[in-house]
Amino acid sequence: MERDVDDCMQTEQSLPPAQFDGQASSLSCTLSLDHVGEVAVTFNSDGLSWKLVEPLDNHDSTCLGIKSKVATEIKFSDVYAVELIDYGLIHGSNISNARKCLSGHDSEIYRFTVHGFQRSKTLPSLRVLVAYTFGHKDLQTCQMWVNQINASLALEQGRPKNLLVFVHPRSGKGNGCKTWDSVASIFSRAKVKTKVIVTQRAGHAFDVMASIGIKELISYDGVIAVGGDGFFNEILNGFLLSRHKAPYPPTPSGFLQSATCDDNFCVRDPNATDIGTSSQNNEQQSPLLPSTSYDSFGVPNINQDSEFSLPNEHFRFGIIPAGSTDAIVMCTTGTRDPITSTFHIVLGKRVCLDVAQVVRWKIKSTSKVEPFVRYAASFAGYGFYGDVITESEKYRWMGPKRYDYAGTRVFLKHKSYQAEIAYLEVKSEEAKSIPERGNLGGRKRPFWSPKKSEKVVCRVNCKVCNTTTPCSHPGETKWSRSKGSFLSIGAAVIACRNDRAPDGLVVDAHLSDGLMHLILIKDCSHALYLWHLTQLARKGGNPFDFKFVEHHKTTAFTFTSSGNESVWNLDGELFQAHQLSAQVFRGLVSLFASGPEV
Ligand SMILES: Nc1ncnc2c1ncn2[C@@H]1O[C@H](COP(=O)(O)OP(=O)(O)OP(=O)(O)O)[C@@H](O)[C@H]1O
Repeated sequence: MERDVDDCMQTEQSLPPAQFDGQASSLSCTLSLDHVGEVAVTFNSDGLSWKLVEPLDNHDSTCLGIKSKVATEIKFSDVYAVELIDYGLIHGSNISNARKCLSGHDSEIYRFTVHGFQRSKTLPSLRVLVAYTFGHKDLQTCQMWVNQINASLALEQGRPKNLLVFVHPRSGKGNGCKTWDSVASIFSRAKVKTKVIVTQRAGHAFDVMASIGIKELISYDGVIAVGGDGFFNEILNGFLLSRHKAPYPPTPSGFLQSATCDDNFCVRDPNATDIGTSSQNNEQQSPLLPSTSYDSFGVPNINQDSEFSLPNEHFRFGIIPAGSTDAIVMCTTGTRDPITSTFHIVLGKRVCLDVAQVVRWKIKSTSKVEPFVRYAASFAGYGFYGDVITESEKYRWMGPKRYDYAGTRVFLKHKSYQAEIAYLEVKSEEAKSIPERGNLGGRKRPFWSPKKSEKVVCRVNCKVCNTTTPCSHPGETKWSRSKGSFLSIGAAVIACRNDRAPDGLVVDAHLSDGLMHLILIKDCSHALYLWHLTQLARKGGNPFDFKFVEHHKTTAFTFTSSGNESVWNLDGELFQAHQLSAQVFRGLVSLFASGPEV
């Protein structure tokens, strides 16, 4: 076919199409846009824009009573692929006017499609797929546009090229594979290579991540979990346990009691003689460095990845939600939607995530101290939170509804647990000026007060997360304590938004401020506890304005219980501990996400 470039015009520089430099010049061309009509398209440095050759009033039109808005641009930062789709049909306008709407104006020409994402009109965080198919009678003209758009896409920073994808087939309602199938074509169209592993059992992804060699690991730009929070937690632990090197959490002097034993395991003070002691101010730092990690069955792994450093900005994790709760996805993308998560992944978004390290100290019968380490990216909870997960596992066949059922059963039992918590209190500027929920500086107040304090919610480009000011000041480390009978003890690393608590368990928790939020619920009546839970479930509720609720910002805490009645729930993983210490690592890992748009 003969080339016809009369209707294509290069401005600023008159370069032949093959040498066209999208950065230095702009290209205009009349193309047919599928279902729209003839448009004058301009290639700009940051994207494509177009306008109808026969303009309509405000680009709004009514077709058979349906009002539609014609898109007029797409930025390269929202484009994930462009494809030449060869000769075929371009549909005429169905919006320009009622006459064309009814008759159409179809033609067969060469075509190319620009694939991208656009913001949903209903929810700010949600992204939907868009595809614009342009046509021209000349194949070479179409090819030129494809080449130029591809050249611009190659300049976009941080987009992944090779990913390891774990799919949990039984996650949530058992839709893990279906969820992956619904987005896999976006990855292939975006030319992102994926190695997909569908897990066969619990612990499968952990074992792969723990044993993967450095050469293979660094060949990936990241790891994607198609599943829920528990599945992501398993992958994160497999990754971190053999690679993260840092001193274990600090503990207050004398807090951990000397050895206590039961038939299954014993725990004791890690600062006791055989492991050495170092003390600073009124805290003690365990001098142990993690040297041994364990696979899902407690078998030690040999660390082989000395070249992989953490935090590593290049290597990112991604989650495509298919679970029952998906709190991490809700907090990092603002919505629970596989397409939106795919948008964040293929377009190479990046956000840092705090991770809590939780250590249980146990002593084997050989008297050898064995720290049992786990990591949690969203939540560690004891008492009510541990019991609900334990109970819900019996009803996994129910799918996500199991949490409601188990939650009701555990609530009715109303069990409380004796424990003591010591925590490094962090007084942020905000905390100094605003009375915290649950802490009115000794003033008496009603058991519930509707007064709301100003809370800075974590969002895209969050100022709190982006500040370089350290959250904990070494000179100010002061251990505070709380002791008694608790219904639940929770440590939220992030807000933990979910369908049942739309604002999250902690409305002002941030993705990477280096803080954990301790939520201590002291024993209280059934009715008051129900009221607290109701406030959590209510958008704009005030769940911490109760006398029996303590809310503390902290960087580290230590827990000891007098019995072994409840379990810790670490993002869905159950963890039995009489004595446990935890600390948070600021921005330890990066995620393909950018925070919620709230
Ligand atoms: N193939 C598998 N069969 C059974 N269990 C698996 C398999 N793959 C992973 N698991 C385990 O299932 C657990 C729960 O997975 P996941 O978090 O995806 O689902 P969920 O509990 O329904 O969702 P959420 O954690 O968001 O509430 C994980 O901790 C993981 O260890």
